[in-house]
Amino acid sequence: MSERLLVLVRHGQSEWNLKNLFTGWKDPDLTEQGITEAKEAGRKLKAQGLTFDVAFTSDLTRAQHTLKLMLAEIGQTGLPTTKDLALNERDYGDLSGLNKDDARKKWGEDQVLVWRRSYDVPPPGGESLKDTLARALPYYVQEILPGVLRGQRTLIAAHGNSLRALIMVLEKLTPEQILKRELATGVPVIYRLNADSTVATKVDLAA
Ligand SMILES: O=C(O)[C@@H](CO)OP(=O)(O)O
Repeated sequence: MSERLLVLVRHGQSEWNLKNLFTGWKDPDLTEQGITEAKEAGRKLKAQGLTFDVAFTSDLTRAQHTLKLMLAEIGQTGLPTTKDLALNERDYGDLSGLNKDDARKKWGEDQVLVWRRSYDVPPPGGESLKDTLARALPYYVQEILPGVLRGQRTLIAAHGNSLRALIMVLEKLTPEQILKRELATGVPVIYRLNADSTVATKVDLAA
């Protein structure tokens, strides 16, 4: 019986994470710290004895760079990898490029939290988590999950909100529960799935 392994990793710290800017579909690269975090994520996966058959990432540099650094640590630089927009970060619309503290001053703490973490309230001109889920979930179901269920050990390097969308489905979280769910940069979350695609076990490699 194959193990139906699925590992999710949010990219390491990006230049815009460091500057505290809404990023979304903008395309900054990793910082030095982000590079370190991505390598550390790879070392953690290696320490767990994990190797992969296939990887998926977004169309954005910070996730692709994170994947590359992790695979180098694991010794799997040639791993078949698929890049797709469906795994991109939520589009932050008009907030993209704005400073998050400036936005809190302008619109208030509560409004900014709703834009950042609520399920169905989109930021102006951008995507809500629900919108993000609406394009990430079909991709997961059609392109990723069938392989996992066939026993292809699968690694995904993506983004805080595209992964929160998948986690909402995997862990059956309510809109209230997803509001509080944060994903740290460069921390692998290891799932093993049942044959019916529900989660059998979850291990979070934080700290
Ligand atoms: O700016 C972004 O694109 C995301 C991830 O860094 O930020 P937030 O934490 O607000 O979802």
